[in-house]
Amino acid sequence: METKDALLSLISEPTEGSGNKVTVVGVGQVGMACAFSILSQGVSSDVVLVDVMEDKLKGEMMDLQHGALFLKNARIAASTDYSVTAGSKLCIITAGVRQKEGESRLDLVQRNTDVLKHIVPKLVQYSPDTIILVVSNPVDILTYVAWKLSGLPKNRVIGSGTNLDTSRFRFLISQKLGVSPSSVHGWIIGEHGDSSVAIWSGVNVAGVRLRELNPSVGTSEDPENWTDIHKQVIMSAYDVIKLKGYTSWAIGLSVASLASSILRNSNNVHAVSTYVKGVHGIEQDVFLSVPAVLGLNGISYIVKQELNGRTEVLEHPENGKLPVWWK
Ligand SMILES: NC(=O)C1=CN([C@@H]2O[C@H](COP(=O)(O)OP(=O)(O)OC[C@H]3O[C@@H](n4cnc5c(N)ncnc54)[C@H](O)[C@@H]3O)[C@@H](O)[C@H]2O)C=CC1
Ligand SMILES: CC(=O)C(=O)O
Repeated sequence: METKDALLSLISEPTEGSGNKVTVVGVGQVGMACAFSILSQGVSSDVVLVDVMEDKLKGEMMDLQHGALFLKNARIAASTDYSVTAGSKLCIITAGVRQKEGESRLDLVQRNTDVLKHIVPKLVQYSPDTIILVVSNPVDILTYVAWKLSGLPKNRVIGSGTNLDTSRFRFLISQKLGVSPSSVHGWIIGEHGDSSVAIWSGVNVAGVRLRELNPSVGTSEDPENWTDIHKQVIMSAYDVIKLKGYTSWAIGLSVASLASSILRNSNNVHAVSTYVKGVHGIEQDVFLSVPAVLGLNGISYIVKQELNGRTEVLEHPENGKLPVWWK
């Protein structure tokens, strides 16, 4: 008799699966920061990793598994074969190339579109009911690409979008005011990164809007130059990439917050990239970030924000002038 049979007497066959399986495709800096944040926060106890680099993939899986004792009943698997992803509730795509110093996100579009063509059909084949969360850049365009490749309804293909930009915005304002980021409310919408849109009129602490105290907040007439904070948000990725070569922790935490809202069906509102034809007068088939309600069905509602369309041009230190809307 084998030791296992001597130890355990079978009452019923154990069920496979946890009901909250998450696949992360791409085990680079971003994929691993996402997987680690999701596991360490207990957002999912069932994480599968996929990549094309077999050794790196196995190494990352083993390294995480060796910490399983300190996680919450975590099951961590990995394979280059997509059958391992079967039955995922959420598939997070972080695979592809990242910007080198001096490159913009848009410079990656062709290479990462080709990468998605390999990934998306296989994810949908094994998890036809999944929600796809795209993180690879340029995230808004690639979310559109993933939507087209997947054939899934628009509520189930989401881009991480300006959830990260919003987090950077709230952090930087919190530093200026000396209150915590969670007590500073404000939104960045539109395209992730260079041409994001800061909604200055809504920035508030405890419901007190900064615009009521300083009507020029977020404009070039503002003697306190609050708009510099939005410039810092836009420059954040370039600054971090110059210093450490890539960004990882903030996007990992930001993705974990999205995964948590989806898997816990919490109906939290996040700025995520979604199909916005018909929103704010947009007539094209595009994905951009707007505040959206997230749960087990993906996006259930988008919040109707009032924008008055006034625009102001921000100087981008690396990419020249960019039109940036403000309200
Ligand atoms: N949306 C956002 O806010 C952010 C997006 N990013 C983007 O995330 C992406 C990943 O960045 P990093 O992790 O730093 O890059 P990385 O180079 O560290 O990792 C990329 C991984 O993708 C894998 N990969 C490439 N082709 C693949 C394929 N066909 N199937 C499976 N895996 C494949 C590579 O083997 C590698 O392990 C980049 O496009 C980057 O720009 C990064 C930070 C924030
Ligand atoms: C790289 C990137 O998109 C970011 O950190 O914002």
